[in-house]
Amino acid sequence: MSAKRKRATAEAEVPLTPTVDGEPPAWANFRSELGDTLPWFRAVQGGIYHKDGLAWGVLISRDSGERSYIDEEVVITRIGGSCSRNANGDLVHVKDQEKNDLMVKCLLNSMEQKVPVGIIIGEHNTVLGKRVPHPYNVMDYFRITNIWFECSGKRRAAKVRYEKLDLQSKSWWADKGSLPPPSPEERDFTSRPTSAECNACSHKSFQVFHEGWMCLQPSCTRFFKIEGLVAPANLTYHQKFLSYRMAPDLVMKPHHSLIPDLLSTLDENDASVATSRVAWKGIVCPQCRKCISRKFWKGWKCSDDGTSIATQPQHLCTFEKMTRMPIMSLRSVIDTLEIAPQKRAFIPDDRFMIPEVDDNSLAPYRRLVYIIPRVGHITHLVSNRDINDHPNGPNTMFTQLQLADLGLQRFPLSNAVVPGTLTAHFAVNYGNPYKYVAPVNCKGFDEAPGVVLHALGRLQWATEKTVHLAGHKSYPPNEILVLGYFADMKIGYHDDGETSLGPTIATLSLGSRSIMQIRMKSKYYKGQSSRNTLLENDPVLPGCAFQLQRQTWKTEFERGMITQSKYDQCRNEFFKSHRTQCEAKPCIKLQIHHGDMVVMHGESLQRYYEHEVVPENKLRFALTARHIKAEHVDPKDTHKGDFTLAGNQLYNGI
Ligand SMILES: O=C(O)CCC(=O)C(=O)O
Ligand SMILES: [Fe+2]
Repeated sequence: MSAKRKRATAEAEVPLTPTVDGEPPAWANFRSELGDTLPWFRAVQGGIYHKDGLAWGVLISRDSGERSYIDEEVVITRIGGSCSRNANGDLVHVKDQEKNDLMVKCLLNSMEQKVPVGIIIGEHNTVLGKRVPHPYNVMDYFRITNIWFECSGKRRAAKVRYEKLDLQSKSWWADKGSLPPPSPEERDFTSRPTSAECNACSHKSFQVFHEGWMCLQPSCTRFFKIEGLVAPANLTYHQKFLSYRMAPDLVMKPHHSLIPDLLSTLDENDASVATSRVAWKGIVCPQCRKCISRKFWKGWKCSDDGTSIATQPQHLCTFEKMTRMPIMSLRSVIDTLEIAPQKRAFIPDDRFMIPEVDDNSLAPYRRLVYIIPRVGHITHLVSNRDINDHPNGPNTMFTQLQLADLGLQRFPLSNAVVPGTLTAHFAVNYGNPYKYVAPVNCKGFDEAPGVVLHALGRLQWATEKTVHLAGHKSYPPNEILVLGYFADMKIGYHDDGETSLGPTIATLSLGSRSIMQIRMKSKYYKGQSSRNTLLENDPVLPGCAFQLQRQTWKTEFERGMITQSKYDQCRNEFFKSHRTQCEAKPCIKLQIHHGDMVVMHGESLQRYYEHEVVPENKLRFALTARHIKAEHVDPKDTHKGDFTLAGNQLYNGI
């Protein structure tokens, strides 16, 4: 342990000794990578990861609060929650923290139940006073030794003292070249901070600060006072409070591995794990200790061909682990294969729209049509065993897609709340480039394996037939997006409403069954955006909130009976007193089986509605074909959309 200890001081006074002694046992560039990899820190936001009423992991970042403290073995921070940002962007307490506040309770539970917590330190922390090597750095496991309340401004705020569990090895964040820690034999495990009983409330408190003893019972009149006087602003921790150590305790065992060695448990010949949930967790790079999310269909790559966010420094580690990916049988992803009825009955559910059922027009497909008046329609083409068994049909395609080297990857979400969050599905685009919920890598059709062109043939057929049956002109697809889903992956609510797209979107589903739900977008449902901005041109869709009232004003406005400002005033006043918190409930629900196709048609459908798809089992592919308008294709990419389907790639509906 270094002989020289720093007192906790105000942020500006912390001397910046530049280097730490070692390297963290794991690190990450993004929070999402920590959450993907470390079972004890799955929190995507906030400073504490809690689950089942216990705290498991803590992140020390920019906001660890006043009088935070770190030395080689002790960490003192505030407990997040009850805070909001002031004008300077600092987190300040806006209400008194209580013992019953969720975070405080979870930490108290972990302390009482002897659950150690893992601590991570971020590069923007203001307390260590040394540069840490990476944006996020795993420190070690710590036990919680004290939780108490202090005054923070005018508020009562909870603080926590953590003590490193392993007192035998030197901490990597110690000063470079500092002495190793004393051996257990050299340590005094009996010393404790001084404590005393309060004359006013009889509550016993330990002495935290050098400046004097205080009652730490928040309800007491002498709370946080030194000899009856308000405590000074520049408090420093008492040496005894910092230096005491708990004796090693055999019961105090971390519940998770600090750094799980997931790879050692994954047998790549085992088809039952190849696409299971655990297969798309992150791993810790055995070479450089970086937490690596699974971005690639076949495995993990430590530095990843520039698909990471551009602001990150280039990472040069060469480690990669690509797996064999055994071929999954349909049997293993469709529980009812062969034993399901040959022909699926349509089971109406009155919570959702009932479609028109047509067994003739596109036989042997059953055609279920959901019409949203003035908006568009969704056609569900229900496949059957004969169609699926057909040569080059869905059964064969399911295997071929697994054999083909498609180049499927997960990409960072464009509008992620937490930067670096990857999509919960793999994607690759063929043909004209298309950006959906994330920028994807776009390959030309000349690079597409045969199975992708077979799918394109089917989707071309489905697009043409369904759109013509509706009496509209169809635009042939010139792009196909392949999505691949492992167990528990999905695509959350989104629309396919890019201005560059034609009005029709057709998807072929292969493998696991999935549920597709369609709902009205929030702003059209509520009549205003999340920032309470009124819709300029409210379509007043059937089933929207306050439909009758909104329609009345809209009609009056359109007929010139009220002015624009009166129309806006009516709506503003009404929405202020009638807040709708919840989102629109899904109005259409489809059970999509292996071999089914779904065609969404209508530009307004994508403008006003959004869809999500949640597969139910451990492997599914969705191939979605769209028409990208020529004027939206960069001239250097036009060749990518060129294709000619071979005779056997054209589809005739059987
Ligand atoms: O997985 C699916 O069926 C839907 C895919 C989808 O919505 C899309 O590609 O935009
Ligand atoms: Fe979509």
